Amino acid sequence: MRVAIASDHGGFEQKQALVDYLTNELGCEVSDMGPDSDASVDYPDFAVKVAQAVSTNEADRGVLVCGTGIGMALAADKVAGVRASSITSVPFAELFRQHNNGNVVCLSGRFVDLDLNKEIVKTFLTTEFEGGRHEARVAKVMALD
Ligand SMILES: O=C(CO)[C@H](O)[C@H](O)[C@H](O)COP(=O)(O)O
Repeated sequence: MRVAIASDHGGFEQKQALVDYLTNELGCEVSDMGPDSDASVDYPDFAVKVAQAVSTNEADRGVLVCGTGIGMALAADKVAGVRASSITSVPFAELFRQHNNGNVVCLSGRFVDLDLNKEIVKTFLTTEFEGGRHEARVAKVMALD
């Protein structure tokens, strides 16, 4: 699976660890879209890179990490074709895929520990969309783009 990932300074340390996890433990083809240091940056500048990679099908899924995950989700979800959400638990990661066909997961680097974020990412990448009754609902969401 092709995964695009980025962060701001609040998520930089976990982003670095998640690049390694995605590459070496989950076997993903990872595009690290920055930043390259923990210097202060503005999260929309990095959210849009990952969102556009997913929107243009350069990546199958996106992972974003900021302090809370909230700002990244707000920004990424503005890009057409993107279904982004802040996710802080494994059950929500599962439902985000099963019901919402989410394609960009936004993580908290300050309030959720790395081990839980790894489990969230793994669940996000391995859970299928259920379709069925959720198809029309997701289509109605996408019609709002
Ligand atoms: O976007 C966010 C909140 O929705 C992120 O948590 C940011 O990382 C945070 O706002 C950055 O805050 P800082 O005080 O500039 O480090």
